[in-house]
Amino acid sequence: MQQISLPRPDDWHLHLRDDELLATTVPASAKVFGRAVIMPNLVPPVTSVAQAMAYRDRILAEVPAGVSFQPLMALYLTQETSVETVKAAAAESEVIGFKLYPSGATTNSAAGVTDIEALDSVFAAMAEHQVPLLVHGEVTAAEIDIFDREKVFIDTKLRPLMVRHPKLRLVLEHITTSDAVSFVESMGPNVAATITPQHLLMNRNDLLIGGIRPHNYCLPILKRREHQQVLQKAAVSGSPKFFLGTDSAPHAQSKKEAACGCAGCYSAPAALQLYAEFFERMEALDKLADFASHFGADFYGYPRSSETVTLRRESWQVPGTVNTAVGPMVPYWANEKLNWQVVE
Ligand SMILES: NC(=O)N[C@@H](CC(=O)O)C(=O)O
Ligand SMILES: [Zn+2]
Ligand SMILES: [Zn+2]
Repeated sequence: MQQISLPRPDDWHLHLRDDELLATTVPASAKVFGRAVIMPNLVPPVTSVAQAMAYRDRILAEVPAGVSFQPLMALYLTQETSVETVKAAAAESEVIGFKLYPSGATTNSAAGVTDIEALDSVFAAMAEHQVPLLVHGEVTAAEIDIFDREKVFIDTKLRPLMVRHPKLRLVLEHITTSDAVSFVESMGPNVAATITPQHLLMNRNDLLIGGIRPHNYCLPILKRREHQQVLQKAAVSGSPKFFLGTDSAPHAQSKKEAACGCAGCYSAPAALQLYAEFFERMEALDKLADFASHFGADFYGYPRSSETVTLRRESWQVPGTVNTAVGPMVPYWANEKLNWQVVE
């Protein structure tokens, strides 16, 4: 196969950041993706519909002329989020749902949730109004090993949450373990998951063997190969519960290559090409459109795109750095080759 066309894909988990960086991040994603769920972990976080709509305007101002790109805004769930805010979110079509960050779990999560059970009336309202809850699924207790944090969160927080609120529409974001795959498969059609390119293409050896590799460091952290293989099978399985969410998460080179480096892989400059690389390695290129263009839209209740994106077999090298207003950034897969390129 030399060329593949698919409906214009969507990115169901994306960090664009804010201000001057939008001039870099928005065109990079809008070039390929038609819609994207915009993560609200700014400082301060995007907690209200009004803040989300103002942020959306700043994003739209950077969409290149002639390109249609729909940012779907996620609101940051805090301990103070009210039922009223859930109703306001339900009434605003440009707001897609709420993002639950356990406080301290990841980048800019300090304002996140410290007591999930105390928000039960808010989750009940989400279930009632069918507003999706998007979850960073890791516990944060110091005594829990970083490689176990997703599994422990599923067992101690998510399963009980779904028992209390069985109608909740839930997306477990950037899954990394066989435990997450089993959890999602065990639930009804109201529960789904996104999978990043790095968790499909890499495991923890790629983080640590031959030297520490800060540009492969993200949260939840890459897991062992056995987990990677289960994610890989899920992504090509044809199950509509697993779909594309890059979790492209830009940080300046100086913040990644540091004694205490930030978590996040900036994959947007090569996102669709990375997924194509993975699907080709799995001999499953025929499943790419389902994963990238169909299943996410179906889950969230959006029409599948009528536009087309074409990939051509063509060896190219991901740039070593991308210059931005806040300094150089090293994209995920920097200086490495990919076999598929997007036809302009
Ligand atoms: N994935 C990451 O490692 N980082 C994300 C936050 C997140 O998605 O957890 C970021 O905002 O940098
Ligand atoms: Zn996260
Ligand atoms: Zn993320």
